[in-house]
Amino acid sequence: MAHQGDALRSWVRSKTDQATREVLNQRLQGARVMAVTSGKGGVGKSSLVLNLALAMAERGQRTVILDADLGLANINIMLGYEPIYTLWDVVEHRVTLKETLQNAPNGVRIIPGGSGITELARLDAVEISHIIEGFQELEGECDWLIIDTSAGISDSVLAFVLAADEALVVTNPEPTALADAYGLIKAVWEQDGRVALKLIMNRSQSREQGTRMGNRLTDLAVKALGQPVEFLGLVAEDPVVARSVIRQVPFFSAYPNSEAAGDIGDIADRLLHRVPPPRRGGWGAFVRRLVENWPRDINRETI
Ligand SMILES: Nc1ncnc2c1ncn2[C@@H]1O[C@H](COP(=O)(O)OP(=O)(O)OP(=O)(O)O)[C@@H](O)[C@H]1O
Repeated sequence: MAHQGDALRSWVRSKTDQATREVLNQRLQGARVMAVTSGKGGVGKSSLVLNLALAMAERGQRTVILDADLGLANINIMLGYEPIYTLWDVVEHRVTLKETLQNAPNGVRIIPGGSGITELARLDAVEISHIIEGFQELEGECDWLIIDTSAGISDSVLAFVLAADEALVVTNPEPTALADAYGLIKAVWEQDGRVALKLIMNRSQSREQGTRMGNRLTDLAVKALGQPVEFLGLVAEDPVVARSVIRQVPFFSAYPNSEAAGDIGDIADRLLHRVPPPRRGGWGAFVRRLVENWPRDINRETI
């Protein structure tokens, strides 16, 4: 019996050490910037961003979400709060970037983008460097910046994807969503074939269907474009997702044993175990690239 106890303790120790090692390894390489986007609206992108951030935080990753969905910023609604400040208040020197942060479960924090994003094209050099300084300051205490972008193939969506270190493309198995996801992958590839893209298949009816559809899309990207896109995993169609939206509590916290929460945990594990793409100069460089790529003539109709 004593023997069994010793074996268990050393097993737990080895697991803990491995987990700690992974956290430390990630941390040593600097904070990552990952855009999450979708060709079609309503496929579950915001829900994925929020719950994936919680899963990453549960794995020791200090995670910040930039809520940059310009059409309908939904993260705050999913959590049941009204943003007090947005990025625009930082531009206007009313608050610092850290003071805009809203708290979510597991220590995840959220930057409400608001009009601070839509007005990017109008900012002068002093305002831009002020934003850059805010992000650089925050970067030192974080491991991940996960960006919830708008859906579609607009120039503003592409600007986020092209500025980030890596991007997740979310789709569901419907033919229209698959076609739009492919269109987005193609549009990114046409601008910069080096962007590290990963695919998530949300709302799959069965694991077989989700895997088949995911593999088909990533195979097409390689065959037709020569663009490698990694199929990172699927999230099952699960009634707890809608239930948690109504309760305004993320399903990863409210229903930790659900199929969808398990799938999100698996995706977080895969993200952490893969060799990360090279960092591209940190969060300051990300903001600079975003501003450089940002469409000059943006208005609410072209978002
Ligand atoms: N895995 C899932 N199982 C069941 N329902 C889901 C799942 N994922 C998302 N949904 C439902 O789909 C709806 C849309 O989700 P969400 O708002 O996250 O989409 P979105 O892609 O961010 O939309 P948009 O980009 O248009 O803002 C929500 O009502 C949510 O309950």
